Amino acid sequence: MKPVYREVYSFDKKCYERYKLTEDILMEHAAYSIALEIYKRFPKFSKINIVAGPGNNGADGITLARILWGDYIVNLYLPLGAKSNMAKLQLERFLALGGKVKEECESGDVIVDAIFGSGLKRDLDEKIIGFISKMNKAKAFKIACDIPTGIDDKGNLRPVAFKADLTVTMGAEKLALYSDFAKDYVGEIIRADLGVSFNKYKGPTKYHVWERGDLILPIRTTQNSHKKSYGHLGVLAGEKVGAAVLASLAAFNFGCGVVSIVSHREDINIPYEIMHTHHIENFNTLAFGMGLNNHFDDELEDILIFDIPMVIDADMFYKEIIKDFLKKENIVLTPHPKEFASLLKIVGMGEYSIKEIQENRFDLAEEFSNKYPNVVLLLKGANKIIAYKGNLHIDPNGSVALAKGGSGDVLAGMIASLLAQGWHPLKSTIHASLSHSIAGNYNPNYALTPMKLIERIGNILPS
Ligand SMILES: NC(=O)C1=CN([C@@H]2O[C@H](COP(=O)(O)OP(=O)(O)OC[C@H]3O[C@@H](n4cnc5c(N)ncnc54)[C@H](OP(=O)(O)O)[C@@H]3O)[C@@H](O)[C@H]2O)[C@@H](O)CC1
Ligand SMILES: [K+]
Repeated sequence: MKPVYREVYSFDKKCYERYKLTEDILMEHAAYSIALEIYKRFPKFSKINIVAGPGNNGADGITLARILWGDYIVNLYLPLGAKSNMAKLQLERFLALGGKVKEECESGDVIVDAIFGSGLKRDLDEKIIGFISKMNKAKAFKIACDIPTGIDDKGNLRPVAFKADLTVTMGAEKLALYSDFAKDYVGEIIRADLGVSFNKYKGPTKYHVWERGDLILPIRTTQNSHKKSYGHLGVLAGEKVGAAVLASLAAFNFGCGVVSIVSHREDINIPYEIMHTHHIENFNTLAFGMGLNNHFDDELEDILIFDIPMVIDADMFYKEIIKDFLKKENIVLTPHPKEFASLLKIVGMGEYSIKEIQENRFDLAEEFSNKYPNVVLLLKGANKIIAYKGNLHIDPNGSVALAKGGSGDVLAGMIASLLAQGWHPLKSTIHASLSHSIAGNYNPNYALTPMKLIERIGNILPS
């Protein structure tokens, strides 16, 4: 798990005021970190194109040009000139070395985007959009300095962005790098330390990114146990029975001892390993909402009274009674953005379009979690956000292969499985999410089906 931050300005300030470093020292380290990546990956005299903006992101780029000058063929572009004091100073140094500023873009092996970083304030104008489009089309290895130009501090595009293969981010990783929009633009993310260790630089945070190496699987450690030692999950089946079947199979494959489908219907086909009942009883965990429609509407009041962990999904986010479930403990919600919009409306937190939800995912998940701190919220997306007690846990490990009907049912089943095995709701949600993401990295990425995904749950290797 690694910490990420909304902004790092306060940490830079700490470097100046408490550690007595200067802007010059921080910038030297920032630029040198990018230089190191180029030295590691490209032979001397490769052609390096650096596009630098007017502020200190540009100053990082100009500093990089000076460091590489002599070892590489360096082309520096300043489409908006050098305006900040540091940019002017760095340009003076570069020119003193014999460096020249180029006017016309040339092809190269590497292209470095140092146009805008944390200071991007408004939409890009036509000239910069044209520049970025050209840079994106270039057949070169693309490196973004701090953050790809065009991605703002919320992680939204303004309205285009540099498409990096590698982002070298300064001081600490920013939350914006993990937005759904940023996912296609950041490439590999590397943090640069700026003259002090990360431990001395960083501070506390509410935002955490979970990596593959953090994964904990429900490995069984006691031989002397039986099926009920691993819980009995009930999954409510409504109109679309397939959703409940997928959740049940996922839960069973992820270690739950017994899984039952509760349905009012007789005429449904249920896999051999899943039990079938008409009554909600003897379960230590419940999962419901997927494919439910109105099938259990008359029983939701009774379900409210059960004091067991519950995963609530899909159709439940359109029912007023959801408000009462939010007062309970051990509740995990798994909405996609449209369902989240409905949930927010029902609880009186505002009316949002899906676009607005996507543009404010972090803010809205955090606000919801502050209002309902005891509920675990998993907001689905390209990068899943898990909110609990006002903290955000981000799982960026998933891939587009998971963009298929049924993937969400599998995820709900996996979370319910860990709950049934006695795990804490937050731990269940984080590790089910990671497992789901890892199992969902499938090649070719168009061909993953929910049944293949369920099969792959059993092939995740413990780290
Ligand atoms: N702080 C530190 O210690 C360290 C900082 N470091 C580096 O500094 C970066 C932050 O630098 P920064 O604050 O100067 O912001 P930056 O991203 O260069 O942009 C500001 C310039 O862009 C302009 N501008 C903005 N939006 C625009 C638009 N849409 N269209 C056109 N123009 C626009 C804006 O103009 P203005 O709004 O003032 O008119 C201003 O001129 C940070 O990302 C990191 O790389 C590292 O070296 C480590 C140490
Ligand atoms: K940049």
